[in-house]
Amino acid sequence: MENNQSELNFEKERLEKTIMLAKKQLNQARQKNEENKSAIISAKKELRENTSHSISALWTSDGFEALAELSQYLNPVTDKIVDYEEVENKILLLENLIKSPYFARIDFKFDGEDIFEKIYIGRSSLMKDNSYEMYVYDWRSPIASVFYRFVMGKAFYDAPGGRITGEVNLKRQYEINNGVLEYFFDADVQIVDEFLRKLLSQNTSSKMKTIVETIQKEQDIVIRDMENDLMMVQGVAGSGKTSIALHRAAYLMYQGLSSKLSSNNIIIISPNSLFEQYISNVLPELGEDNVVSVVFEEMLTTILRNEQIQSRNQFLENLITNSGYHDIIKSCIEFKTSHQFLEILNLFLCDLPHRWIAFEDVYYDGQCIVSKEILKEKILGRKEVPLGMKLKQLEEFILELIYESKKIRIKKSEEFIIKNQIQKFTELNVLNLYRKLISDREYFYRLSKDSELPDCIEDILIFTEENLSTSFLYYDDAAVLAYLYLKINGTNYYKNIKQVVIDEAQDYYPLHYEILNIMFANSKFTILGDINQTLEKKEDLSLYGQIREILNKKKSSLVTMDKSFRCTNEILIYSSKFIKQSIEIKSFNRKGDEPKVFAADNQLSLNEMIISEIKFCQEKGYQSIGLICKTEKNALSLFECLKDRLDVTLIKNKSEADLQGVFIIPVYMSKGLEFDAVLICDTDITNYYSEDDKKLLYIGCTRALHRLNLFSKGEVSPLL
Ligand SMILES: Nc1ncnc2c1ncn2[C@@H]1O[C@H](COP(=O)(O)OP(=O)(O)OP(=O)(O)O)[C@@H](O)[C@H]1O
Repeated sequence: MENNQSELNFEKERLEKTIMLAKKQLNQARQKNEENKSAIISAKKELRENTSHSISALWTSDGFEALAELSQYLNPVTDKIVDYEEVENKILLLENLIKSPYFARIDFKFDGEDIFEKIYIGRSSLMKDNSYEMYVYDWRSPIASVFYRFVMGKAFYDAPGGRITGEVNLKRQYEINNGVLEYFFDADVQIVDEFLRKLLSQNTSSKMKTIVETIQKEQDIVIRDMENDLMMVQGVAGSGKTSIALHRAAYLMYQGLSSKLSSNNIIIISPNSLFEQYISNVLPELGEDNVVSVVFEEMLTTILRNEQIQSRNQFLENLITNSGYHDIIKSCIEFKTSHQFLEILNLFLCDLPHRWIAFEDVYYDGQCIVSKEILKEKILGRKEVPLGMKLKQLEEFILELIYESKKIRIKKSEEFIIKNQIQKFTELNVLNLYRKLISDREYFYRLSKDSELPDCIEDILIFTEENLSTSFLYYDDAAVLAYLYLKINGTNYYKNIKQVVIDEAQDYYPLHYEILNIMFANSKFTILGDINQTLEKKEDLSLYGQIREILNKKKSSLVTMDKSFRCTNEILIYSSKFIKQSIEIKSFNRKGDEPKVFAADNQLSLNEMIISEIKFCQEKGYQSIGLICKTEKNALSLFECLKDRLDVTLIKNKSEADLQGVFIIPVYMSKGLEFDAVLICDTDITNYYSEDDKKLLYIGCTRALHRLNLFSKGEVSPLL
């Protein structure tokens, strides 16, 4: 792009000045940390020399004094280490800043002033220490939002002190690599679109990329939202939901001094561990620590410590491959995670002290210390305290009563015997209680007399009873059990979490949201999903209404996004035929080849077709090529066919991989991921025929950035 020579000179000079300042600050920071290092070494030495006595005295009767003495020496060391780490972080930011200090500039005139100020925007800020002159503004700073939200003319941004209004008369974007200004251009809408199109035409990388340079207005609105306790996004495949989730996390760690969060205040609930690896680079690239990321089942495992739990991937594989049990598995998950069943569970929980806890009179030394009626009464009071906690307190209460009546301290061995006697009714086995609810039919139907039950309820109960008799907890039962457990015992996990980010929201059921609501009762939520990307259930926009009702937050908002950034136009149009046409998906009009369906007569010729397509993609320079199959079983058999002919990796449950190369992956594991080229490898009629299969095809096809083709052996699926 041609630039006016004087402008070019100005920008070069400005870049030079910025880099000089950053280098100066870098040198100062390095020097400071050299000093910090020596201070830490000498403080440690002092600690060793002056506290050896205190350490050995810690276990003696002077322990407390020793501890006080020790902490007197320990605190300065820890302070210095914190200081050192802060400066290290600054060094890292400055090193990156020197390579590419900023990517945009806006010229902004504040209302009531005469001159336009040049605001340079980068990944982190740079300020001249003595004059407070901002050389670079962090992309998360309030004024930077003008770059993302406005074109030329009147504009505003919201600062901590209120709304600031003004005018923009220049928007400029830069490409700066290794401190060299490659080019810049003044952006109008058309040019920006062209720039983004070029960017999106590039190959995907093994890890998800940051998008700070091209965040779109509607994405920016979600990223910076601080108004809502519950922010929901319904976005089509490739609309940037995961990108938004991560950039929002970075924003929350920057925003406002008082409300600023640290990385351990935010948790991301992600669909699987492969996805977790895929997104793991974004926050560090944005200069922030990674936040805690968990897969939902990991949370269930934390709650139900001793149980072996079926993972969602195992559940899906079982559902898809086990045709004999397909319908009952589906009915079970639908019913047991529904609002109707939740009501039954809640009635059951209320009924526990009345019917399922066998209170007994407690005797000591031949004398009745407390009657079962009194014990029950104590448990029925204080409704706000979880039952499990009240039962624990009951143990203490009984022991106290014994001390009071006997006026003597009882021996440990006697206490043990009494506790054993009490614990027969104070320790609840939640799994057994759940088994009883399901197996006592008369009781179950009595509890559910006001609920709408599915026609196949008897089959559901029989199937559940069988499953609960094994030592393995199925996916649906694990959620039920976790809910009961949390309601009975309360929770202490994840206490420091203030923001919960849930990606792939459509994969969770109402009961899952109930669990999340208990686990993160005081947190805010950002929830992103796509109702078209469900695997085993039907969803519509009412999903978000249900979430809103369950989480019951003061302020909530639902934003929809219909523009896909991932796929070419042709891939998007092809993929759209698998979903309801009422949803219009917009693309960036990026051009590519039309997807084609290749049909082979037998396995050998199918293998040849797939291999030749892979070779073609490799020759075109595509670095990540995804071979998507319906199931892990199909993926494994394709892997067996190809493994001696190509360098290919099979992705299974819990696999770890950098997504560069050729991969065979079951479709349900490809969620959230993307590949330069996708081959859907088993699109024959035996694999894809139902409404659910359409959604699998939609998910598989929309993983492709540049090229998509479909392959089948024998009769081609009628869905294509
Ligand atoms: N504003 C943007 N600028 C540049 N690239 C973007 C932008 N938004 C999204 N992308 C790119 O589009 C692709 C899809 O983004 P992302 O994975 O966040 O979408 P998603 O909505 O989570 O997709 P899916 O639901 O299909 O998993 C990624 O390659 C991402 O880098």
